[in-house]
Amino acid sequence: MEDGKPVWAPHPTDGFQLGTIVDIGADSLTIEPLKQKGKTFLAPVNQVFPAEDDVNKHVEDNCSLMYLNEATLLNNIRVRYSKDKIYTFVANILIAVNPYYDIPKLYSQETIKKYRGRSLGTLPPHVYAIADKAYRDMKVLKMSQSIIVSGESGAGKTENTKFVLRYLTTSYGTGQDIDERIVEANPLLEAFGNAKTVRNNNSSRFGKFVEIHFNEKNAVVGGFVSHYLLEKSRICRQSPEERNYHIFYRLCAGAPEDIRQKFHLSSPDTFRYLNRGCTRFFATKDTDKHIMQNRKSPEHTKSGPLKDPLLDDHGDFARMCVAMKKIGLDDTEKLDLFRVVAGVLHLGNIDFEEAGSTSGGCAIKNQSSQTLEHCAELLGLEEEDLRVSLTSRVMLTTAGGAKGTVIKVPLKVEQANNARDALAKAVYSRLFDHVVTRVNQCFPFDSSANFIGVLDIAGFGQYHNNNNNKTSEFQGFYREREQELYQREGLGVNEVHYVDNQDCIDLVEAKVVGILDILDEENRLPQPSDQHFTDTVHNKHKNHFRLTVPRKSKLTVHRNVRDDEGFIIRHFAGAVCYETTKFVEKNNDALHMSLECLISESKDRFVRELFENSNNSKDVKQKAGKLSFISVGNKFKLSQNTPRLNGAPNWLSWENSGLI
Ligand SMILES: Nc1ncnc2c1ncn2[C@@H]1O[C@H](COP(=O)(O)OP(=O)(O)OP(=O)(O)O)[C@@H](O)[C@H]1O
Repeated sequence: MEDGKPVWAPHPTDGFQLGTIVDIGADSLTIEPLKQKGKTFLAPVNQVFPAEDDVNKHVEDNCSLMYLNEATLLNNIRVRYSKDKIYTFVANILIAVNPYYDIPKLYSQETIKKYRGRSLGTLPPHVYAIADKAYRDMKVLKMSQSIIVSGESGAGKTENTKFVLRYLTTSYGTGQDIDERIVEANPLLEAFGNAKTVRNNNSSRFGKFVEIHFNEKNAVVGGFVSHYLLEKSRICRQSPEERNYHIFYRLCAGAPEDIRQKFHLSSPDTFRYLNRGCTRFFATKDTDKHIMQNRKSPEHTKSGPLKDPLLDDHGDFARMCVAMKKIGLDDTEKLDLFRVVAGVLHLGNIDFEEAGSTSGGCAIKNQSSQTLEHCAELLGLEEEDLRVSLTSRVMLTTAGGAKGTVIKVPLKVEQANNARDALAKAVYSRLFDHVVTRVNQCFPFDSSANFIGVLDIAGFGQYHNNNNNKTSEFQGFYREREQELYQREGLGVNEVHYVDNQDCIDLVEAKVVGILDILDEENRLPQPSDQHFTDTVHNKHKNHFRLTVPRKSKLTVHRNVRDDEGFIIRHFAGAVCYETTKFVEKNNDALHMSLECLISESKDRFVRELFENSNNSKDVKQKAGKLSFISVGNKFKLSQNTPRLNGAPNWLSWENSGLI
């Protein structure tokens, strides 16, 4: 840093501010802000960075900055963003900032044509440039390619994934409607897998890996979508400003009157699975008039519709029906889907009360008998069977006494509530699997030479806290590639040593002693509890470097957490205190055997088929009596392996404009 030259120094709200160094101390610098002459402040040496000569000038690739540091990188992106240049390269990585409005011509057909076949860096940074690079690499290297899209919720991952798909299918399609179908499938996936959250009105609540397949001549032949980790807790409960999956509201707002009556639909406030969240529909002033008054919740009537330029529940219902038709779903299948969605809504309205008998069990409230009838009818179940299966569970004694005797254990109100919610989650997630399967059948292909995969890592931001494994996998992979590149280019960059956090991953994932397995074991106990689980974790890992008790935290707020209420894990990036309240409950997606048998043997073919080929239904009878336990933790472990990342990944990182 040269004398008198401007530097970037920390700013409490803006991140960095320009100033000059007026004095140099042992480990801090005295800075005079350019905008507040005379008002000096101290800044740690390692947080002050040299600034470019002209801070208003911007470059298309951050690597072209004279000084590349955190502050100049952010400033470059900010300056570009203010000029509607939302994309910036960092070598072959693309950073994007969400503009939250349509930038004219940014994604037009002319722009698509412009990027076709052009090398990275010859045209301004764009998502199309990354898509084309992946295509050209696939062609030249004869190897499948992957584009990794990461960023926090609302950053623009889904939108840009769609731009990549559209670019590839438009530029390298065969002109058949397969290209269109791949894009058409999105509204259907979004209806069942997207929801309004506080951060994003159209948040994807599942991760996806979309493959566009190409033939020997490198033309698009088909597509394939893999999904993983649908957020299931949302099916039963949402926070006050959030909503359940769009399909529930679209059905309530837009279904024709005959369907509404057939499926006994009403306004969102009348359903437990909707009324603890926001019950308003998305609509404009005009489209709101198309929604009948008896379909609107009091909240909607009072506060008016939710506004979003891209969402409109009434109109989206109609658009979704068109999309279903286009991708080959007939009316019967469409109604099947709607019927099961309605069945889930009615299931949620079943209430339980203590039975008042000595058994300690519960019964379905009288007021719920109509709901029970509707639910049974919609899901193809016998009303009485549903009643019994929701309020008791069948077990097989395995120890002492007559081994092998089947006994019926009455459920307490709380347990019956959990059983009902587990059934709802199982039915809806199977329905979602079915939607994805059907979507995949719409763009079939006999054979493919290679594919370009786009991995949309939903909620990647959060993985820093709770998914070391995925983060470390990506970081390790990426770091290796970068170092290879530096070596190839002959750059004298020192090798960056990478801290291996395998011990941390093992602490969470190891068989038997890992935290997830301990939690599963807790769920299998007759009386599982969060406290007992937490104690077990501490006991099993007493001297583990990565694990400690909350009272040893540096933060007062964590020190107040009791030892049996949480644990601290020292992650690579820092220590995180995990409070374990409700861990046991949240880990439990278990469908007890009676319910699983009941739903797998539904009279309704569609419902029955949803549960066919399930790992659990196959051996449900062999597992007689044992609680058929499906843990969230285990699913999480399994689904991390789902995407197949091939070839060199092309990396896109989306930033929410709020961050910059
Ligand atoms: N390039 C863009 N141009 C215009 N608007 C955009 C763009 N990218 C995103 N948006 C707007 O931001 C909203 C949120 O983007 P998007 O749904 O793609 O975020 P996301 O990162 O996929 O979030 P989540 O992880 O919650 O699904 C979009 O609905 C759209 O309104």
